[in-house]
Order: sequence, then structure tokens, then C-alpha cells
Amino acid sequence: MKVTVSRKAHFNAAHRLYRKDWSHEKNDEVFGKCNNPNFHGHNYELIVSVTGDIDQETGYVIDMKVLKDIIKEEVEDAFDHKNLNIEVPEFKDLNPTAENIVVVIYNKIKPKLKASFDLEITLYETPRNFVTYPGN
Ligand SMILES: Nc1nc2c(c(=O)[nH]1)N=C([C@H](O)[C@H](O)COP(=O)(O)OP(=O)(O)OP(=O)(O)O)CN2
Ligand SMILES: [Zn+2]
Repeated sequence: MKVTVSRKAHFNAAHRLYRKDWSHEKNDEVFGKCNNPNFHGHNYELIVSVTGDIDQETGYVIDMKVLKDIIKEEVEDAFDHKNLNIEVPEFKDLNPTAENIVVVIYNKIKPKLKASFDLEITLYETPRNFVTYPGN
């Protein structure tokens, strides 16, 4: 019997959407205002969902405290109040779109969990724009 345990988190971060190998005109055409060289910020909201069997002794799939600490170390400490393009190594050569951010977060959290757990990450970039990565 599989059960999904979810925890919400949030972080504030700045970014700019552009490709270094494109002209300013092409970046403007594709990314519009998100290509502003002055960067802009979002209040990102995160949902981390872990699916697995209930441990019959503890009644837990995963201790929420353990999940909270993983999210803090892997996401909040790494991304909160950072400029993603400049201060977060994963985005040095990767455009920090919501799609790329959610995959980076998945890849940081997955190795911290028991291999038998399934992981799904949902990231809200704005209250109306969100992406989900179920890891496949
Ligand atoms: N597929 C994607 N499209 C866009 C992304 C993205 O990450 N993936 N990102 C952006 C911008 O960074 C930003 O999210 C857009 O902000 P904004 O236009 O302010 O957001 P809203 O649409 O929610 O604002 P409205 O008030 O509804 O206009 C753009 N595209
Ligand atoms: Zn943006």
C-alpha cells in the first residue's frame, strides 16, 4: 500500500531568462520582459511529494522532520534570496526557467531519499504559473 507524503516550502529568488549564445534581439523576442538584464524576482512555492510504503513500526512513509531538513539543506539554503543565474552553480549554463529549476530540485532531493521512494516536485513560479516533475 503506497501513500504519498507532501511538504510545502518556499524561497525567494531572482533570475533572468536568456541564452548567452543568442543575440539580445533574439533573447528579447523569445523571453520578452524576462530577459531584462536587471533581473526580476519570484516568490517560489514548492511542493515535495514522496510516495512509499508505510513503515509498520512507525506508521511513517518518511518522517516529515527528515523531509523538512532535506528541503532546507538542498533547496532553501541553496536558492533562498539568491540570484539563480549568478549565485547558484547549477544555473551557470542553464536557463533558470521553472522547468529547469524543478528538475534541478528533483535531482538534488532524490539521492537523499531511500531508493524505493518515488518523488514528485511541483514548483509555483507565480500563483498562476506552475510546473510539475514526476521524475520520468
Ligand atoms: N514555460 C515557461 N514560461 C515562462 C516562464 C517559465 O519559467 N517557463 N517564466 C516566465 C517568467 O519568468 C515569469 O514566470 C512570468 O512572470 P509574469 O508574466 O509576471 O507571470 P504571470 O503570468 O503569472 O503574471 P500575470 O499577472 O498573469 O501576467 C515567463 N514564461
Ligand atoms: Zn521570472
